[in-house]
Amino acid sequence: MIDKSLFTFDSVRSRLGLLAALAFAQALCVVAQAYGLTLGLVEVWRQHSLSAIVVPLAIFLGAYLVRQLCDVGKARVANRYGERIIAQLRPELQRKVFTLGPSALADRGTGSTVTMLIDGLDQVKDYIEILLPRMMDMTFIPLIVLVFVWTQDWVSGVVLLAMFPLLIFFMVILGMAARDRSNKQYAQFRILNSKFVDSILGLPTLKMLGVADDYEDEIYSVSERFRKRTISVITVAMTSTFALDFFATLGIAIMAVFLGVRLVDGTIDLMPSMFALILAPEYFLPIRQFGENYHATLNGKNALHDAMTFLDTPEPPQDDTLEWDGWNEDSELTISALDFAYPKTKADGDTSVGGGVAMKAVEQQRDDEDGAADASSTPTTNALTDISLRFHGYEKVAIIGRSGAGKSTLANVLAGFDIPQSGRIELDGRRLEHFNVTAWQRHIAYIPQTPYTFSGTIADNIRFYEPDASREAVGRAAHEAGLDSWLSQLPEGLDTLIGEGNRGISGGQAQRIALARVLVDQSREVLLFDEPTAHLDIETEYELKQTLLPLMERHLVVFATHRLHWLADVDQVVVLDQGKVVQAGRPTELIGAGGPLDALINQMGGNQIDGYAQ
Ligand SMILES: Nc1ncnc2c1ncn2[C@@H]1O[C@H](COP(=O)(O)OP(=O)(O)OP(=O)(O)O)[C@@H](O)[C@H]1O
Repeated sequence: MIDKSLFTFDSVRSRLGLLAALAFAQALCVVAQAYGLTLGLVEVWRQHSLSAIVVPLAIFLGAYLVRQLCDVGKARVANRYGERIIAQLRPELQRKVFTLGPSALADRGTGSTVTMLIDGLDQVKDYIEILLPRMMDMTFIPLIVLVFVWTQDWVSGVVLLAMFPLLIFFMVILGMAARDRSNKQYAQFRILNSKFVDSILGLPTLKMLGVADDYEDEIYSVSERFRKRTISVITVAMTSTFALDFFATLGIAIMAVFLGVRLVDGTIDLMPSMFALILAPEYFLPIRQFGENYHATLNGKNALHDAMTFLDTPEPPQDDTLEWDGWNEDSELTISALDFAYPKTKADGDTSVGGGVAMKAVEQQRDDEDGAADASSTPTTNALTDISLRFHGYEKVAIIGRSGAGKSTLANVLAGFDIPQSGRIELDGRRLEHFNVTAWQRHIAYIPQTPYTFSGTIADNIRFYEPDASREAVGRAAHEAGLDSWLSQLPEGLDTLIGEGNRGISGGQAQRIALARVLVDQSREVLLFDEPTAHLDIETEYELKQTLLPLMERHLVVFATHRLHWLADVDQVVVLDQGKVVQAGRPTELIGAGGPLDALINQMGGNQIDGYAQ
């Protein structure tokens, strides 16, 4: 019922100890309160003077007050502990997000990650805040109440004791049903979030294709499924509440009948029978409250499991030990027999947006619970096979190939986002296992296919990776990236606010900002471009090319592209096909040699390399 991972957090035992002490004190107050009330009622029943109920009333009120204080104390302890765990969990999850990098997160989905980091953590806090005190109440209060009832009347004690397993049985049965439904509800919640966030991110495309309404309908149907799953959880929760209330009431009624009959027979006094009867509901109360709150906090339990599973995701190896001064004109990088395969996921084949990820989380949870083997990290078919390349000095290398040939994958491997399964890498005579090497990454500048701008000023966007960059450095980078003429039209220049996700700016301006971002740090001599002009019209691409060409001097440039006109400007071309290098060499030697490059040029119409001078 309680997620075991809760016990891995700092000082959980001391907090549970404190809650246990408060629950114990509260149990004594419950007994004292019932005693005061019973004593007062018996005095009134016996028509004693009003002064006779002063002491019972004082006991009742004192016990009631301390009981409430215990409640407040437990709520504060649990609340602070919940906040402390979230304060510990949030940075760990954020660090994990950044350590895992874009490839791992693409598999999980943006919406799902956002759900985990925001709503999920709030639900975890509710779970901790509510469930821990309830758990302690259930452990101590019924036990102490039972001891006192037993001392007054053992028959009532037996009735209460006999009802306990019945209540627990129903609580467990219905709890398990609720857990299964809640797992499905949580998976649906993540699907809904993924779908919603992905649709908002892709809204321009959806509008352009005229399918925004269809997506709206789809989101509606996903949210309907979520609503139905929520109703199904609530149904079980209400059934559970009904069952627990029913058996608790039945237990009290049976006890009352036994007490009443013996009271009439005169075999029991008023004081012990009334004391036992007043205590009876207190015996059942913590179990009923636990049952009710358990359903309300199941989402928090799922969210905690999700967060802990995410934290357990194996991190890519990182090498911080390499000492390397950077790339120069004599530097050399050789790669031999490198293989890379994307991990196979169980959700392969599930085409729903975010659905794969969400269902994977639930399947993973089921596997964990069943103890089944996890096959989620089994490598699948190679995206790169037997790649051997050599880069030397300030040469410019174009990686070309048809869509799906493996260009982006190779760029990601070179950037260190993806770790190859095998291969030999040598950088200036030093052996590397992969490219997730701090010294290498400090010297590379990477521009992806679709650079992202964040909400803020243009200057802030440029200094995003170098927050301490001076105003001069930002201005110089903007100038080198060709932003001058655009900035001069803006009244606030570099201080102009732009929206996130390239809102309010053109594709070419976004690319130039991305370029300026990497130019702020002049120590990066390796430029890694993954089709930076892929989404630009030909005029904008031409303009950007004029900016890029001078910048490419005195750098090693690895340029993944399917725009063949770049062949006129590079020293080496690597042709990829289905993840394999099918041709590599100087463009002047390969064009016209009748090999794969010529086949590619013919397929693409040949006219893309008008600028190429043989
Ligand atoms: N995250 C991923 N998980 C699984 N397979 C992937 C993933 N990303 C790419 N692939 C697969 O790896 C192969 C190479 O893809 P890649 O994106 O590297 O090709 P590309 O040459 O860059 O294509 P494009 O020109 O369309 O960008 C393709 O078969 C693709 O389906």
